[in-house]
Amino acid sequence: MITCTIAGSDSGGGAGIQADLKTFQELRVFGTSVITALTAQNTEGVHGIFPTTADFVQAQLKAVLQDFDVKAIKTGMLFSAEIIEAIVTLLKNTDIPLIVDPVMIAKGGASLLEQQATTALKEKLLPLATVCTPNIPEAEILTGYKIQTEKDIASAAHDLLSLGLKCVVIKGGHLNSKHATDTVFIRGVQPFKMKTERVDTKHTHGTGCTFSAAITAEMAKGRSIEAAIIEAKKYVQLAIRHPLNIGHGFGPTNHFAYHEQRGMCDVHVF
Ligand SMILES: Nc1ncnc2c1ncn2[C@@H]1O[C@H](COP(=O)(O)OP(=O)(O)O)[C@@H](O)[C@H]1O
Ligand SMILES: Cc1ncc(COP(=O)(O)O)c(N)n1
Repeated sequence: MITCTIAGSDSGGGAGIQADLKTFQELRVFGTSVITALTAQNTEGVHGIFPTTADFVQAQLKAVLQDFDVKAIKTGMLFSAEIIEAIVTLLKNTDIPLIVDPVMIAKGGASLLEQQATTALKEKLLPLATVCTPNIPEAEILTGYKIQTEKDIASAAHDLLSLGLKCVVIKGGHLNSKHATDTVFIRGVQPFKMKTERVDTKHTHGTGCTFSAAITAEMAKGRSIEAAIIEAKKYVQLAIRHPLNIGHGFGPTNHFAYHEQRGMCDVHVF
């Protein structure tokens, strides 16, 4: 099975293209990649960003799509409106499932999407997507209002689904609660929650990239959206629970853990 990630490179290896390809590999799918920007990054922060031109992003995606039978595509850091428009031009002619992780700001605070690109993300890319996986701050920017209650989460998901998506997962990693609970809204299906213990760790660099890459891998294998999302939650939970403890700052998750620690995962779906 072949997948493709359209994202930024993280020289520190914990997020972006590197997290996506590691996740694809661990979940036994072949990963191709389209690089939107280089970041000079480590566990202590983003030290520089060097974007790819929109034309060259398009050239990479064209090369991948012309040759490979890609079964699912994900996007991460897209950086600019021009890059979003370049990929939209190609993606609107395909019916490959598209998973959009609307990456905006790195956990360390660096901006990974120019402010004026939010409109292109929302109005041009999201209508082509099958699944979108915002965290709470991203969902707030996409909807334009504060999300504090269950009701806010439901209305944000409803507003995002109305753009034409099949599924929205509002991730709860940023909420201040004892559990890490994500809420899944799939068109035509009763919304459900996925709950795990919240791991008390600072090593959460790249959690969102890893989660959406795992959804992409599972969907490429032909699993239902629902099954793909639940498996992805297990993958990311294990990766967070068994940190590698590398780097001097906010370290990466452990992409090996899914195979090494398999028996020890509890995701409560309700
Ligand atoms: N400390 C944690 N313990 C357990 N799960 C977590 C923790 N932090 C995030 N997660 C989970 O990791 C996934 C990615 O979420 P999140 O960290 O919110 O993404 P992002 O990287 O986009 O901010 C979600 O399933 C979330 O519930
Ligand atoms: C290239 C790239 N893509 C995405 C993220 C987001 O990851 P996080 O939110 O964990 O910092 C990142 N830091 N770098």
